[in-house]
Amino acid sequence: MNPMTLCFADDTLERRYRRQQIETSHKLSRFTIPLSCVMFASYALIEISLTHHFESLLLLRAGILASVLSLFLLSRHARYRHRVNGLLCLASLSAALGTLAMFHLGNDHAVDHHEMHEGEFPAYFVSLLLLVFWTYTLLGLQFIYALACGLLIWMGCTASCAILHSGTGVLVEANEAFFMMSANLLAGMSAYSRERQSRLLFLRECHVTDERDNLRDHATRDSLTGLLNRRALMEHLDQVLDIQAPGVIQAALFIDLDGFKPINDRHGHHIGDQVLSIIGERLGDTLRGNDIVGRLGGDEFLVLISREGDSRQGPETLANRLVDAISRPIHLEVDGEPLIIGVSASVGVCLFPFSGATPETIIARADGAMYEAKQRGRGRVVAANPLRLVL
Ligand SMILES: Nc1nc2c(ncn2[C@@H]2O[C@H](COP(=O)(O)OP(=O)(O)OP(=O)(O)O)[C@@H](O)[C@H]2O)c(=O)[nH]1
Repeated sequence: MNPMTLCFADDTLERRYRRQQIETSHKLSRFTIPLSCVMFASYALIEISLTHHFESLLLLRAGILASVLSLFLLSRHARYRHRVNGLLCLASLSAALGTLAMFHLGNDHAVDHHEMHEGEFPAYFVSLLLLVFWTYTLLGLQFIYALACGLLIWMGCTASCAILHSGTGVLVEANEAFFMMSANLLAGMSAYSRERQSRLLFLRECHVTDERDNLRDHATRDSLTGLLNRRALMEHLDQVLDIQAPGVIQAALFIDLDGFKPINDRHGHHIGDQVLSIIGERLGDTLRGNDIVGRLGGDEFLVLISREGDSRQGPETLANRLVDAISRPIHLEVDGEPLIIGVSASVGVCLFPFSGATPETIIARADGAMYEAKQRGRGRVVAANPLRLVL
């Protein structure tokens, strides 16, 4: 984490944090901006009773309110939601510019009409100080944006006081600059430590989420192929049976490679692993988005599909496509030499739901059909004995 800007060195992490921060900012500003606007508008009542030239001040006040509110509404628009930091910075700066104008207008008028002595702080300077706090702590801005605004307000205030009040003396200007800088320091420190804490918490949450995902992957994925493992497949089958939709036909395709052992024996276990991995990819590539594929273990895979309507041929057609995909030659490289491996598969198809269907009975039926495919000469698809399907 950069100690000055608080940004993460890792771009992806920073983007993730910013997305979260934008949401936080939206939630916070949804309450704090309207509330601040109400307070800002209600000061007009005091203003009317305090000064004789309130019309021009009221006009400025209305202008500030209009600009802040419109920038706030724009930041909530779906199209500009991700620009919340930039838009709220503009809201802060336009409010500061307007308040600075009120500060000078009020000050000049009061001095001209002997309502106060030169150099006394009118209420508008206090408003500017409050605005600095508001920018750092209530807009939900990222610290670095709030800091930029705070420093711009400080510079604007110091420069304009120096130019417009050159007659009031260095001490008055130093006073104004000092208070403005103090407001920046105090509010800035609070915003800095709050964002730092929030980033540290975010890092911890990311760590916990990654750990949890790793554990879940470990528990549900086959480490060699990255496909679902037996346990995850059984759980999925269980869920499918629980939420069986009417009119939807389901099928389990039990795939067992033919002649896989000789590949291991001839070329070594590591080549066998590569073959299993490539076949896993091919199965995934041949299936549709919501079909499920996993490895039961060894050279056995299971595919689970669901199709609307009573298309009993669909799963068999898909099973034949899977056999074709598996049977395509596999091109490998061993010690710089090309190696082409051919392997086929036998597939048993079991349609369900049928009465008394459980994950175990479904797999046992599909396995039985696959065994029959092996008996009939391998490299083929056999459907389990058709049963009365409960659709
Ligand atoms: N490389 C590799 N081999 C494995 C793995 N798991 C199991 N095997 C091997 O896969 C083979 C599977 O045995 P079989 O199904 O009898 O082999 P097969 O030659 O395909 O026999 P048929 O199914 O009758 O055609 C065994 O030799 C296991 O040692 C693994 O993760 N990696």
